[in-house]
Amino acid sequence: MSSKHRLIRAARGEKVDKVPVWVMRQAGRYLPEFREERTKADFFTICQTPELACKVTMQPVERFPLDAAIIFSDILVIPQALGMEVLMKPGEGPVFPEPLRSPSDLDKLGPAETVTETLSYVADAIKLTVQTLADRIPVIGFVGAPWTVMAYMIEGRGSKTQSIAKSWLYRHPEASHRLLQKLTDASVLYLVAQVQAGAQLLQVFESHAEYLSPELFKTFSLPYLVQICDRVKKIVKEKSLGDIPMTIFPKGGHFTLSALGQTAYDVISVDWTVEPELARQLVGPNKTLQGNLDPCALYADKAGIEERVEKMIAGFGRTRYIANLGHGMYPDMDPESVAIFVDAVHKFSSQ
Ligand SMILES: Cc1c2[nH]c(c1CCC(=O)O)Cc1[nH]c(c(CCC(=O)O)c1C)Cc1[nH]c(c(CCC(=O)O)c1C)Cc1[nH]c(c(C)c1CCC(=O)O)C2
Repeated sequence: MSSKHRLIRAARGEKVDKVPVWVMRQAGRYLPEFREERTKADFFTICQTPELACKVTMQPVERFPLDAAIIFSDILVIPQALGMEVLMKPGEGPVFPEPLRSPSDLDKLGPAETVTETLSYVADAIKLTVQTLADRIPVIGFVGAPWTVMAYMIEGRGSKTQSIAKSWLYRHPEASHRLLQKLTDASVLYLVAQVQAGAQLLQVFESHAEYLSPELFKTFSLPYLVQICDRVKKIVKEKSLGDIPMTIFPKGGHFTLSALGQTAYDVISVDWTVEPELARQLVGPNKTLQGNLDPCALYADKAGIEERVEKMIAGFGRTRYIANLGHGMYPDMDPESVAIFVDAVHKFSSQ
């Protein structure tokens, strides 16, 4: 079952004519047309309205020759579906008015089994986007990894240390595992629903990997990342939906790479702190790597961006590679720099 799409081919280790490229946070506030939508609707209203979610998902895809669309949503829709309130505060980001304060608060969470129904608006947005794209490029579905989402549910907002969330791992390991398992169960169902709606690749964002020690990673993150990948792939196969490629992004987690190389994830996404050659050595020959230009390199001029893209491709190679940034775009970036980045990837990787 071969795909015509560069992204899917690269994820499977197949030959590509050019290295595929997409950009984390390619839909967002750096685009004037996104900011315009945000004057009319609140962030989560956009997520929950399939027509609006489709419209902003399409915005970067209409501007740039990107090799994938990523459905416009957020990793925090899972806590919302489990009954927690999440607000998007301008200038601050996501805020939980009532974060989890003690293990007894876990009893207030709803069941994992109903998230697919609660989040059916995401499936509807994917269906609409797939229809709009008419197979021009694939749609990426995603979920936050259990530890990353757990940390938000406990901290209640972004944190420089994640110390409150980490205190649970040391003081309440049993409750932490219970919460991580619930998030895992919800994530599996939610990702399968995204595939059923038409998502052709799934990415798991472990954006808070960098706060863990190797020991905490092995205990509180890796087992759940493995479960998500193995269970989703198994269910998708059982439903005769084929083999779904999956990506794991352990932000800041260079110490996770060799273990992730032993999992069933097809693609491992790396941030800009990792040398391409070292990433390859750590994950082995049978994984596709994704990344990893420093997002701030987009502040450079055209020649500066092109020079770094050329070097990046030389480091990763042209096969088993998906070009991206090492993390998301920032709101003050110039859309023109994305055009330069995408064109440079295609130009320097044409064979
Ligand atoms: C940690 C995380 C979140 N959300 C997400 C992650 C994992 C990826 C990562 O590590 O960045 C995932 C996410 N969030 C968003 C997407 C959309 C798809 C895309 O990449 O284009 C994706 C894949 C849109 C968004 N998610 C958010 C915005 C901006 C909110 C706005 O419009 O007001 C967008 C476009 C809000 C958000 N949501 C989150 C934060 C920390 C913020 C605030 C950050 C900021 O202020 O830029 C939680």
